[in-house]
Amino acid sequence: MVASDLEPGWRLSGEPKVTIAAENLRLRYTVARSSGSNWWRRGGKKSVTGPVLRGISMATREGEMVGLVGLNGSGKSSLLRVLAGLQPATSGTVVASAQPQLLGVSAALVPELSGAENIWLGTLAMGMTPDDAYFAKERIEQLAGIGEAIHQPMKTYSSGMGARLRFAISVAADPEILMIDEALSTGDASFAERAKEAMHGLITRAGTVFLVSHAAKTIEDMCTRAIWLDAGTLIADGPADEVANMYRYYAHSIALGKDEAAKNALVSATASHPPALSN
Ligand SMILES: Nc1ncnc2c1ncn2[C@@H]1O[C@H](COP(=O)(O)OP(=O)(O)OP(=O)(O)O)[C@@H](O)[C@H]1O
Repeated sequence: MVASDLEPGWRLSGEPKVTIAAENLRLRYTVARSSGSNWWRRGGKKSVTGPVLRGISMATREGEMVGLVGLNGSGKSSLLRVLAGLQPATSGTVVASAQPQLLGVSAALVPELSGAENIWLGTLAMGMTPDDAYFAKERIEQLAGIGEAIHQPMKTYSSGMGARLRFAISVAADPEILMIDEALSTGDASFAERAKEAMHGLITRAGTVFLVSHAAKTIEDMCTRAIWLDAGTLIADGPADEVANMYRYYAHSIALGKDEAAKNALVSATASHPPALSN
């Protein structure tokens, strides 16, 4: 199925092209009960956690840079994983115009190998031809900017260095839909600037980028649109600066224990920037 199949009910036709459409996504994780490691032998059952996504509907279009904000545990990473097809939703539908690339070719990277060797592995794992991978190598090394360390085993890297290399590899594949989960928070200022340029390059080549960040400022600086999740519910969807600003006030109120102000902030955010698609 492609996104255009949704047009009749969803009114998603028109330009720019829809890249991802999600309808009423719900997610519950199933986890093993913690009461003893041999629960299955005693006829025990798996336990199911509470709802993590509670009916998310949304659509993105080419050229959008979408920030996802929300408190810890609000469901941001889970939503990205479901949209990328890495985590099956409990119910609901996702259609995408291309396979989303969730930042983190980590599954394909090998800690014992050098950064340079991992670039080769990572680019091939993302489906680049050997020729394309060869020509992308220098660009990736420059964007990662970790100097001579590129020849050292990745297991010797700091978490920031590893994140930079993964980011550079992911961007090199020029995916139509790129999803980045907090990668920029680990970089220094000069890396953040180069990363920003790389992402704007993607956008001008008509991609869609998702960026998860706890920092409202990062969302304001980098994104055109922001989606705010709270306890698995889509609270607000609108221009990045406006939504990020409302989220900042909400998070600040929570931090100060001002529960009534936080509750009011949620209600007014939904009223002023309601989710574009309702279930
Ligand atoms: N693999 C898993 N198994 C069980 N529960 C999970 C799993 N992954 C996430 N959760 C739960 O789902 C909820 C949402 O988690 P998620 O990581 O999506 O939130 P988040 O908004 O990305 O959080 P953070 O900002 O802390 O990264 C949390 O309550 C978390 O404990």
